[in-house]
This record gives sequence, C-alpha cells and structure tokens, in this order.
Amino acid sequence: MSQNGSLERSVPQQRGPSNGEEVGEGSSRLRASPKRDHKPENYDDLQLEFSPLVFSALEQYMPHHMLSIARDDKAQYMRNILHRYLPESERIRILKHKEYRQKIILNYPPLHKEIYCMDAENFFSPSFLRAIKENTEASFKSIMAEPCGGIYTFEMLQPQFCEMLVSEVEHFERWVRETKFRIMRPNTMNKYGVVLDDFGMETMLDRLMNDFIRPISQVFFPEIGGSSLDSHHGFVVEYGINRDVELGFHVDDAEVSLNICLGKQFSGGELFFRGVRCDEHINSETQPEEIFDYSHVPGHAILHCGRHRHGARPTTSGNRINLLLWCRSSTFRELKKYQRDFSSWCGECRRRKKEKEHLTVNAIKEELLKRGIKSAS
Ligand SMILES: O=C(O)CCC(=O)C(=O)O
Ligand SMILES: [Fe+2]
Repeated sequence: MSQNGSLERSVPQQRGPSNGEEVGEGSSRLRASPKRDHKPENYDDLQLEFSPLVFSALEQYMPHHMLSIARDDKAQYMRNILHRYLPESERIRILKHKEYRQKIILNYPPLHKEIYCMDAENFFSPSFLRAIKENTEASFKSIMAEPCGGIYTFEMLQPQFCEMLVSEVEHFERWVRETKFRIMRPNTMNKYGVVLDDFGMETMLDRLMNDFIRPISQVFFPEIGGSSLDSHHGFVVEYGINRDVELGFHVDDAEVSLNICLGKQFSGGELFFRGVRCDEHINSETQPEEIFDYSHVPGHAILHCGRHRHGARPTTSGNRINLLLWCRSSTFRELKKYQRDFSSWCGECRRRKKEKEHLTVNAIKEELLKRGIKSAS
C-alpha cells in the first residue's frame, strides 16, 4: 500500500508559543483572532514564495498598529513569519516548481485555448449542469449512483470536451518531446501522464473544484473536509500499450478524489476499491462489504474519498486516459493532527469502536445477570 504522493503540498510544522495565542516577535506579534472588518490588500502582483491569498488572509491577524503601514512592509513582515513555518528545503522546492510552471506557460503554445477557461455549458453534460445549478442534496442525488458506500458515479463531461482535452494533452506531450523539456509526472506511481496545473490549467481546475466539486463534497463528504476543500492537484493518467499498464493498491494524497474517464477505446482498466482507512489502519483487512469493482465509462466520473483504498487493473488493449482532480483541505489536515478516533470515516476505526461497544454491553449484561442471580438467592 502506498500513499500516491504528489509534489504539491507542504504542511507547516507546528510551532509557536504553547498558549497558541500569538506568533511573532516582541511587540509585533500576530493577533490571536482576525480583525474581520479590516479589508486586506491584494498581493497578486508581487513576486512571493507563498500564495498571495495566504498574505491577504494573514493580514487580518497583523497587529493593529501595522495595518496601515505600506503594503511591501506588510508583505515583508508576513514573509518573515511564514519562513519560520516552512523548512528551507521545502521553500526551495516550491520556488523551483513555480519557476518550472512559469517557464512552460511562457513557452508552450496551447492547441485549444478555449479549454483553459471554465466554460461550464460546453464542458459539462446537461444533467450535471442542471444538478449543480439547483445545488441541493436532492438534485445531486438525482444524477448519481452510489454503488458502494462513499463512492459516487455520474455522467459529467461532454464528449467534445473530452476529445479536446485528450488532444491538448497529446499536443503538450509532443511539444515536450520536440523541445526536450523536462517533464514532471503526476505522482510517484505513474511513468506517463501529465500535470494539467503545470501547463496553464490551474485556474480552470480551481473553478472546477470550487464551483462544482466542493458543493457536492459538502453534501457527501462532510466528515473528511468536503466543505473546506481549498487546493487541488489536477492531472491526467494514461494507460495501455506503450503507457502505464496498471496502478497498484494505494490511497490518494487527497481528501476527495474526482476521476473522470476521457476515453478513448480500451478494455480492462477497472478500478478496485477496498474500504476507507486512516493512516494507522491503512493495511488492515478488507471486510466483504468493502469490496467493489468499477468499469470506467468515457465522460463519466467517479467521486470518492481520497483515503478510500483503491487501484486500477491492467488496461489490456487500446488507450485509457483519465482526468484526476485530487481535492485537498488544509483545515481537515490540520485538525486531523489533534484527533485519534476517525470512526466517522475510517472503516477499521468504526469496526473496532463497534466491537468495543459490543464487548461493553455484554460485560454489563453479564454483571446485571450475576447481580440478579445473587439477589434472587
Ligand atoms: O487509473 C485510474 O483510473 C485511477 C487513477 C488513480 O487512482 C490515481 O491516479 O490516483
Ligand atoms: Fe488514486
């Protein structure tokens, strides 16, 4: 079992004063709670090692007297703080990756410019669009099947969009070969496939997550951070002749995983699922009711919790290309550090909890029985 790790995420170390009140130095410490009526600056145009959104969010926590200083000084103050939360090596890696992306985006000429911006009417199937527009639990349920607990399947993409995306990926790969550009694969388990975020689709995929997947996840995955998804890793995987053949048993580096088959013609490549597990129980036994196999259908999506253990069987003929969007929640990950019981989503935690409850009930029954016998005699 492996964690299908990506190159994207970095988790700040737990540092700072033990009372959890303030972070920073001397009189210029961060405030314990945000000043919500303060309108933060926009940091989009600055060359920063962290997302401009982090700066805007952090600004509300700055000491009162610093809220009116120049924007550059605020940015410098926050950079100093953020630097202490991220090891040097991690910072360098993020910076290098940002440079890598910028180099591609500056040089790669897209084939279908129209798929780089969210165009819902042309991307999604009418039924999916209708359900999202209605935005209710009932509308989501009306287009979805749940063939196994916590796994949802539904028609999602128009065939024309799938074709355009596949040809864009092929075009990008041709460009990489011709320019001899070094390419980073989606994760440690794939030799083929490309990261869509690396060549200009990050903003479009962010909208896909924020406007389409988060509303659904909020309803179906509330216990694993479905309502606080705040970053993603978007990529395609390619299976078949001269490509990857299969994918080993793993969990994704995601809270919610969206997997959509783009085509083309293929046989095999079924997904197999074996239950949701927390870190501690990742290798625990599968229960019979957790066994589920799924055959991909072009244009159709499968949505599951990233911790749902799964793999892909060999694609035995043709080519299979799938779009993956790993959606992550930094809040969920942070909170998880302080929890031990994951019985709301881990199948093994739940099984053990039930077993314990069962034993306790039996012990109480036995005790009551003994007392009953004594008082009767
Ligand atoms: O091949 C597939 O459809 C599954 C891909 C997958 O699970 C992954 O890339 O994490
Ligand atoms: Fe996966």
